[in-house]
Amino acid sequence: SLQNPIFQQYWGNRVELHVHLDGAIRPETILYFGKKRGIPLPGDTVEELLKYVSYDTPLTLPKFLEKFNYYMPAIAGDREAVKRIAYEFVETKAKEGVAYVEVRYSPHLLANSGVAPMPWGQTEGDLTPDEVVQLVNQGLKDGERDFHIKARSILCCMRHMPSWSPEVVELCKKYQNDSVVAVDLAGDETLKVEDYSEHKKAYEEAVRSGIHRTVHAGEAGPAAMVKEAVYVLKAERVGHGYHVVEDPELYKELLKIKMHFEVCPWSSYLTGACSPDFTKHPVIQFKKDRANYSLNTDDPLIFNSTIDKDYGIVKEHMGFTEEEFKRVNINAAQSSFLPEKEKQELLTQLYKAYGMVPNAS
Ligand SMILES: O=c1[nH]cnc2c1ncn2[C@@H]1O[C@H](CO)[C@@H](O)[C@H]1O
Repeated sequence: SLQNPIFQQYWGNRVELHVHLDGAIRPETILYFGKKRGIPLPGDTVEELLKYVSYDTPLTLPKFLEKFNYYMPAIAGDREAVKRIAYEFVETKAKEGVAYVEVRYSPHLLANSGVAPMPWGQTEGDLTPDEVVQLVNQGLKDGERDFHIKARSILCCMRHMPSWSPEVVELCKKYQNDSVVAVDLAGDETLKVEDYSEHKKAYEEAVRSGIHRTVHAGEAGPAAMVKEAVYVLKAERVGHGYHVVEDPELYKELLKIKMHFEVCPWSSYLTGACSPDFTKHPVIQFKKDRANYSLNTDDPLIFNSTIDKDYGIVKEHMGFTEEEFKRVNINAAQSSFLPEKEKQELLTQLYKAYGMVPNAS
């Protein structure tokens, strides 16, 4: 895609805000640790492994989420693996022309100690969620140094595990601006959560502690989930949010307050979140209304993609122009969870690269 002129201007100047670390692992790395640790995987080669892990025709959100089960046991609970996936992630994003990335993950899903229930059927070890965060931070910092881009992280609460949420927010506080910039709520939003109050309390604590907030909502779920994310959980950004357009009044309100939507085009096709007809995609409405949104990969391992795939889809099927790509990336930088001074530095870099006068967007 370096040959494709539409991408050239953004090369090295893209901003990505919604990508899961555990959905962005290299298949080679999964195979390496599976073999090293004697953990069975569905294949011995990249091609075989990807036959199970990745796919290219729409599933449902819960069916998509099952894909993690195939390979997470090879990575979770291993110090070297956790640090390495973070490091390699930064290299991958640098190669995709990303200048700044916010990468998210659940510290609990990568741990094998101090976590109940134990994820992935692991036997108890000594890697805690706290140490997972330290290892990811180290991997990201090493990556920043070697690949010359900026990477920050977002810690995920999981919809189905409200009991983890208080610790997730405590970890955000402990590592605030030491790589970690925000809290997220991920997982299956169509699931009925018995005791939702823990998520709510965790988000209240995040507000009190000045922790930035994003929430997966309106991906597979209805507009009401977006409403709850913004007005109950006090989300500053919405993960996906596609179904917000089905509540015109709410949509109008969120346009007015310039709520940021983290749009993932190829993901929205493969998780069945949106109609498979790209010409009916809600991001077309977002573009028309000059909404505040970004373009992101979400889970590039499972979706067998790079960020070019997402830019390509909206360009080919949704009439995206160079002007819109610039606007999208500037909005992403503006809605990033960087401290103000670093945000301004990033914006200055983008304006310069795009040949724009600051604040003319
Ligand atoms: O598109 C998505 N929607 C909701 N949850 C997701 C999506 N992609 C990944 N995860 C969930 O987030 C966890 C932490 O990174 C992943 O383990 C996965 O369960």
